[in-house]
This record gives sequence, C-alpha cells and structure tokens, in this order.
Amino acid sequence: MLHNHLVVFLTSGLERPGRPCYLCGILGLLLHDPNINCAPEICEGLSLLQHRGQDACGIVTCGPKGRFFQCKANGMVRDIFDESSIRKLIGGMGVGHVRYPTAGSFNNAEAQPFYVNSPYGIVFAHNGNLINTASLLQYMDATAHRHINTSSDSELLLNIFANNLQQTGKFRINEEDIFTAIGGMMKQVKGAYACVAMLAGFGIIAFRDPNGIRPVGMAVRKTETGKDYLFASESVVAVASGFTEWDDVKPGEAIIITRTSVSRRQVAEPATFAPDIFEYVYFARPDSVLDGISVYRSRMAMGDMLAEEVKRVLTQHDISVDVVIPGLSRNRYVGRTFIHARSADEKNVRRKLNAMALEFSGRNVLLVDDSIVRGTTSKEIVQMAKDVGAKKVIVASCAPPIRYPNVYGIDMPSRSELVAYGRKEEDVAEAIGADMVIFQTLTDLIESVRHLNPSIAKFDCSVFDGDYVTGGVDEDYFSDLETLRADNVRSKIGKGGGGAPSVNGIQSSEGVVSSGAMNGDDTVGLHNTWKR
Ligand SMILES: O=P(O)(O)OC[C@H]1O[C@H](OP(=O)(O)OP(=O)(O)O)[C@H](O)[C@@H]1O
Ligand SMILES: NC(=O)CC[C@H](N)C(=O)O
Ligand SMILES: [Mg+2]
Repeated sequence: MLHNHLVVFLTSGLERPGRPCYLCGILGLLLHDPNINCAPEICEGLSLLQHRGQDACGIVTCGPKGRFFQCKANGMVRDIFDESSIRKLIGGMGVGHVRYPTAGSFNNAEAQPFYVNSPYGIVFAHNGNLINTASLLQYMDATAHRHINTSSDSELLLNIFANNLQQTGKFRINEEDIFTAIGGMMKQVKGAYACVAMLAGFGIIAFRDPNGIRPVGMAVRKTETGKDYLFASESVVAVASGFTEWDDVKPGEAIIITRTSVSRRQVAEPATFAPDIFEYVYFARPDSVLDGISVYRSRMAMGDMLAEEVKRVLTQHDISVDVVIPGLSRNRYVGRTFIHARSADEKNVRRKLNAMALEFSGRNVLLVDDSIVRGTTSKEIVQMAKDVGAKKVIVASCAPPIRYPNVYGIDMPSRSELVAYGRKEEDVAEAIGADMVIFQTLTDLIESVRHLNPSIAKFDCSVFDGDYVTGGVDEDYFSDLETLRADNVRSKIGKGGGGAPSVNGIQSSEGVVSSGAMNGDDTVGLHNTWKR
C-alpha cells in the first residue's frame, strides 16, 4: 500500500510539461532546403527546453551569403519571440539557447548564442560550466590576444574554439580542420560543456565534453528533397518535431553537419563517461531519453527504491504512516518568480501548494519530494501539514542529501545554504521542522538509473558525494563561485526582480550586431535596446 502510494506520488509530477530549474538548453537545426526558414521550429524547440533555463533565450540563423540574423535577450521564449521577430530570422540553419547562468551574470549581454566574426564567423551555444576559467582568461589575454567582453564562461569557450580554428590557418576550412580545432580546445578546457556551434555558410556542429556530463543528441527527419538534422539537449525536441533516430553525442565526440554530409569523430582522449545523475532526478523532462535511459522509467524506479527504504526505516523505528501525499494541491498557473530571497521563496511555496486539512488532520503524514536543496520547500510543506493538524510529519526525499555545490552547469546554492551541508539526517529533520527525514541512498539512486543502461559505469554524483569527475576543483574555485552567486543574487534582488522579465523582443537587421529590450538591467554591454 505504502509502496503504491509512493510510486503514485513520485510520478504525479510526470505529466507536467517541464519543471522550473536552473540550467541551460541548446539546439541546432539544419534544414535540407535553405529556402525554408528554420527559426519557427527552433523557437518551438526552445519552448520544449524552457524547463532547462528561464533567464534568457536566443536564436541565431544563417541566411543567404552566410549572413547571420540574431534575436536574444533576458526573458522566456514566449516573451522574447513573436511572429515579427521570428519572421526576420532568415535562413535554413540556426542555433538556439535557453539560459540560466552558472557563471557570469544575469546581464542581457550574456544571453546566448554568442558570436565572433573571426575566423569564418562562428555562432555558439553552451550548456555547462568551465572550472579553469581563470587560467583560460589569462591565456586569452596574454597569448591569444582575444577580447572577452562579458564574464560568461561560454563567451570564453567560444573564443578558445575560435582561437583553435584560427590556428589551422586555412583560407577555406574543412571538417578535418574543425575536428582538429575541437580536439585542441578539449585539451585546454576543464569542466562540463555540451555545445552547438554554427559556421557561417558551412554547417552546424555539436560536441560534448570528454566526461559527457551534460546531454546533447542528434536526430534526422526525411523530407521529400533530402534530410533535415537536429541537435538538442533532450530527445523530447526531436520527438515533438517529427525527427527520428535519436543518437546521443558521445563523450569527447564532435559531429559536423553540412547540407551534403554528416561527419563524426572522437576528438578527445578517452575519459570516464559520467553523465550528471541530477538530470534524471530533477532536470530533464520525463518524456526524454538521455544516454539510452528513459527519464520517466528512472523516476519510476527511484520511487520503487525509495518506497523500500521508507518501509525499512519506518519498521525500524516502529512508526506507522496513515497518509502519503498527494494531499497537497498544486496551482499549475504559478510560475517561477526569479527571486532568491528566502522569505519570497517561502511565500512562493504556499502560492504553489496547498494542504488539504481533510487528508492531514490527526494523522501521521509522509510527504515525498524529489530533492531537498535549501530545505525551503520541505520546511514550508511540513509547516503547512502541521498547520492543518497533522500528528507526525515525515519527509522522504528521492535524492540523497545534497552536501556539495554543483560546478558543472547547475545553479546550486552555495554550501552554507544547502540544508544538508554539515548536518546529519536528524539535524536536517530538525531544520525543516519534520519528525523524521528519510533520504534515498546514493547506491539505490545510482542503481535506479543505471539498470536502464548498464553500459554506463559511472554517473557524476558530485552534489551528493563531493567527487568531481573532472578533478581540478579546488577551494579557491568554490569560494569564487560562492562570491559570484552572492553578487548575482544581490544584484537581482536590488533590481526588484520578481516575475519573469518583461522583454519586448529583439532582432538584428543586417549582420550580427545585437539589439535588445531590457528588463531593468542597467549594464548594456554589447547588447542594445530595440523597440518594436
Ligand atoms: O529545498 P529547496 O531549496 O526548496 O529545493 C527543493 C525543491 O526545489 C524543486 O522544486 P521547485 O519548486 O523548484 O519546482 P517543481 O515545482 O517543479 O518541483 C524540487 O522539486 C524541490 O521541491
Ligand atoms: N546553466 C548553464 O549551462 C549556463 C551556461 C554558462 N555557464 C552560462 O552561465 O551562461
Ligand atoms: Mg519541487
């Protein structure tokens, strides 16, 4: 009975079209017919990836004479793009991005895709986070003499790529040169990066870091005249747009697609393949299949395993549970508010979820959630259950305690904000006001994902165990990350940033000089305001 309830609860979020969280989504599209504009489809695809990042979004297309057309700014896909801006994005190939920053700031100028004119004209979209930015910046400055205009690690990564391409010294580039350049770049950078790039008048390119931490895959669609190609963070985009043969980009692999050819090559030395397990716990859409693993099925398995653990712990403590939620009713029409202030988040939980007195009153309640990060949500729902008369409140978490920061592209609070940081499980229960908290074990979590594709030997579980698969993450880096995060939170709150930014939309006319409407951000950088 308990077992069934748990499974029902954990899957109750599965029909949701996406989850508010903090990451990035990337997309590339090449239509066989260059006379058909790809922007409407990229826009559709980005809206399917919106759950991966809600801070900024953008599309760059490549039209006749290899000319780029750009529209990007802070805001959600529905805010930035409308019929008029989409119509002006000309060309049959393009790149799209949805962003939540993990490096740099919330500045409009850091919205992606990024562009550099030399060599050849490159457009670039990145999901992930680099951990050796300090030395790379030094190299850019002292050796490569390339200017980086923002604090975004993605702009830096693009320039490292561009510098490697430059070194091939060719008048006209070919696939061999591109593979060589990406291989060179992979030797220089450390961290997580799933990327989609576009070379003016040439084609689109996808590559993934040697550990394959963040996802990206490819799919094909046959048309009457030839084949269209798609790159996307998640397979859900392919399925929704009639693409088939989804194929994950391999760790350390690069794929180049032109109108006439598809070339793929392992460009990095072999390394441990370790996709981020948090994609399965929380981030990815349940209807996606990442690295051969159905997110939906992995979540079902997590529910099964957690149910067993809960039964074991409750029996051990001789506690019985009368009701397992769903007993909270969710308001589906409340979006993210982009406010990180504790009090505001608390209020948001109450706007989103409401406890039903009938289910809770006088009973021992088991509340189940996918994860406990800062403890804001669980603390509030425990209090809500108690307010309507629950006797004992036990919280079960589908993820193990999160005790370490994420350095690979997920915006996680700094260590001191993590409720499980430096706390034993009993202390976490006390901090969130629960009578007991039961976490999924890491072994069970790994098993519930891994059994769906046993060929994956390891997952990045660093937020749970502090083991960073790339190595090279030192104390200085954590401190810098925490300072940056605190600055970003301060500047966002300082701007009174609640509610999705209201942005009017942007477009460039000719060339790639961006123009954009602002959401009150006072730093313009290379991003200009465009009024419709
Ligand atoms: O301990 P916390 O800091 O509160 O973080 C944990 C919560 O954050 C996520 O929910 P979120 O409200 O972001 O989105 P959801 O409604 O899609 O679950 C997650 O599902 C947990 O409920
Ligand atoms: N979440 C992400 O993947 C962010 C990408 C990049 N690090 C940025 O901050 O823009
Ligand atoms: Mg939640």
